[in-house]
Amino acid sequence: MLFHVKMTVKLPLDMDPANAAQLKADEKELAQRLQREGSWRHLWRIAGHYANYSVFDLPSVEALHDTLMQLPLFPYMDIEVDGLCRHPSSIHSDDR
Ligand SMILES: O=C(O)CC1=CCC(=O)O1
Repeated sequence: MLFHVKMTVKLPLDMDPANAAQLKADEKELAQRLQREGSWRHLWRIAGHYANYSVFDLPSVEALHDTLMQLPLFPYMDIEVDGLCRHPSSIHSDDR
């Protein structure tokens, strides 16, 4: 199943910079592992915002929930999720 996810990062302004840097490094490590493994298909910065649009490929809503909750920045993000299905006018026969 494909999911379009918008993540908006809202770190507290008074967060210790070393703590913030560690969270971002941990987030990057996990995000890159999930991309290499294929479940985090796309990761795009939303220009002008500390936010991203991502596409996840996971077997269930529960798997998506578990994945998002594992993210080190999860406590500091607003997350919006939309499930994706094939558009009848899409020319692609796979899920590209
Ligand atoms: O910077 C972000 O948008 C949050 C984030 C997701 C994966 C990552 O490495 O940072």
